[in-house]
Amino acid sequence: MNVPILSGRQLVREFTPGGRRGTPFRAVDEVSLEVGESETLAVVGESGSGKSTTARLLARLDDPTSGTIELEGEDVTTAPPARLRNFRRTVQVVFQDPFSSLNPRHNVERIITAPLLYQRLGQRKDTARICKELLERVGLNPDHSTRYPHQFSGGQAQRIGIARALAVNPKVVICDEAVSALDVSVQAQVIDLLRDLQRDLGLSYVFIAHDLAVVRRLADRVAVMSGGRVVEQGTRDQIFDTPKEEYTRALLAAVPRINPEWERRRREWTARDGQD
Ligand SMILES: Nc1ncnc2c1ncn2[C@@H]1O[C@H](COP(=O)(O)OP(=O)(O)OP(=O)(O)O)[C@@H](O)[C@H]1O
Repeated sequence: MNVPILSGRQLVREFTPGGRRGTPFRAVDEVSLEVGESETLAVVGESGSGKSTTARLLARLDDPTSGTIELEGEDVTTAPPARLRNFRRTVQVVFQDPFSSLNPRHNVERIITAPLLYQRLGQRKDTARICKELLERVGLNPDHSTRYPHQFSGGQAQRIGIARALAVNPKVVICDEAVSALDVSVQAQVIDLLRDLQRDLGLSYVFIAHDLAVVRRLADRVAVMSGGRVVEQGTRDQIFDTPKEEYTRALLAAVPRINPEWERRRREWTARDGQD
């Protein structure tokens, strides 16, 4: 792998059910991961294996119990707010449910350009132009910048989430099940978009997913998680063609389990797709 941009070393995240007197439980247990320039690291595993918690740690949305996070070689685990601002510019997140991560009362222009203004990377007088450019970049109609989230389909809303992530010119985008709740054909289009953006902008992705078919299309390297640990890590071909661990083989052989909540969203959003 080329030089890591973002890495987590020996990350541990404990939760203590029932307050401080309970027995701590390790959702993430000594996880070490890194992603290089223009590379896609996929993190796969069953529900509850610790993928999302790991993503939140890498995104600095949650603090590890122990371990370190480095951005371009600099330890940012306990970074003061000024350095986190730089971190937020470099590392962006796209979440699973675009509708809950887009403020329903704000129009698209305000949603997409808020991080840019917060980071002081652009001025208010330029936001209309920048928004149109970003909408075009993610394959949406640039004239829709005054629309509100509910006027878009699931796939379109996820493109808005991607445009917002791109607004600050990040180097790393952490996609936490970003295409999981989309209808299969829409999912394929968003995956193509992510690949095009990586090619054009040199982005690095940490791609959290339970769907191995999606991972196969996107990943350069794959980390397999189980019970909070990385049980196997390798290139995509190593993991898919010559998995070493029994757990990985079982995961590859398993029919993906249907998550009822995602199915509900998928049905709801599919009904919206096709609307313009
Ligand atoms: N804030 C929290 N408090 C207590 N336990 C938590 C918290 N967040 C996560 N957990 C637990 O940590 C474990 C790992 O959860 P996590 O969401 O990281 O797994 P996951 O692999 O992303 O699963 P899924 O695909 O279902 O989201 C689970 O047992 C979960 O219940």
